[in-house]
Amino acid sequence: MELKSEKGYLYLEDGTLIEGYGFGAKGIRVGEIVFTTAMNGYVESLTDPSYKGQILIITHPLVGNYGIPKKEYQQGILTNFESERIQVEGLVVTEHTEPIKWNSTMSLDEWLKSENIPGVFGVDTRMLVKKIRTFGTMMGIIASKQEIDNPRKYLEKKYDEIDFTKFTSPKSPIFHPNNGELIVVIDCGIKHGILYALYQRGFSIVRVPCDYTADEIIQFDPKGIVFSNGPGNPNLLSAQIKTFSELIEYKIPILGICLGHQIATLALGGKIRKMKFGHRAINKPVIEVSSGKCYITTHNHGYGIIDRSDIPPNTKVWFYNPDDGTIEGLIHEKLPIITTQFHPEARPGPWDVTWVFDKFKNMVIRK
Ligand SMILES: NC(=O)CC[C@H](N)C(=O)O
Repeated sequence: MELKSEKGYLYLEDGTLIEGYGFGAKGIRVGEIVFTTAMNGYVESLTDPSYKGQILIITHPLVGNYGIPKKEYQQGILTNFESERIQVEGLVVTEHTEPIKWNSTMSLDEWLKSENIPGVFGVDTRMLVKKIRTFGTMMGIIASKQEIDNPRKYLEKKYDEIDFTKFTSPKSPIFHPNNGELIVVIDCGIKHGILYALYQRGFSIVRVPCDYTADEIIQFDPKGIVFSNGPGNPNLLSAQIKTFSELIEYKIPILGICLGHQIATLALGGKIRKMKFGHRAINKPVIEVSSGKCYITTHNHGYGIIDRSDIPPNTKVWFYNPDDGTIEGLIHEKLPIITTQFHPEARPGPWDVTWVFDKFKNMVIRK
């Protein structure tokens, strides 16, 4: 552990000020405070673009023990990170440590420093989680190695009002050629784990900026379309919702994952609401309605279909979460559309549900 010389602070919207120690970069950042209960996979979690705009608390008490590996790629797709950079605004842990692992290139502390992301450690993460679970997700400020002067001035803009896809979506199309059918990914901030799962199934992939219109997408003559995961409030994404509605007309198989599931839900006439504190974990159960089977899955979402009356017409529930009833996947009754609120690619997490990509591939090939 680092010498506890410099203080670090976490300030919550409800007025709570928590003092710990700073690590990573020195600085002040604002974000929605969320927690993950994943015990490993911090490299993947920190680089998941869906965390843009959020300060992440990792509840596992010791983080950093296997360090940070070198980035590895296949056909331009990262096989061991979820994007090129750390996406969280800040990191909160109980304790971080120096790594002991053969393929580590640097420590968590060094990585945060090199990417200019502040971290705070030495805080009671259990207390924080209890607070968030009781009062709901809230905004906060992280300040590493410095004090927060007049915190209120940082907290004017709420997470739910910002379209973060502007920061995570590519500016122009990106190609990942392969031997199989061509699919277009509407990239709101895709995890490379999803790209890799698609690539492994032979698909040639074109990632397009998430404000591409249906006409621009159809120009590629795709045999399948994927609406990706991504950060922020799906209710702000009227352009993407319109694009989804227009693409339906072409009857091309569509897979929506996480934010993509939410865009599909809204386009099909359902409702997406903010959850009290969301699901962020790698061991969340989901029940597949048709088989009654329970799968253990990876989640990172703060919005969802939380009421049965919000389910869009002409769709049936594919998966739901038995803990709180959240709808975790939909199948359209008439159109080739499937969606999951959870992450079938895992990364980090169990591979129980990677067959969702095989199902999508079968839909594309049969078409
Ligand atoms: N992982 C995601 O795609 C997250 C979707 C959305 N931003 C949410 O928090 O619910």
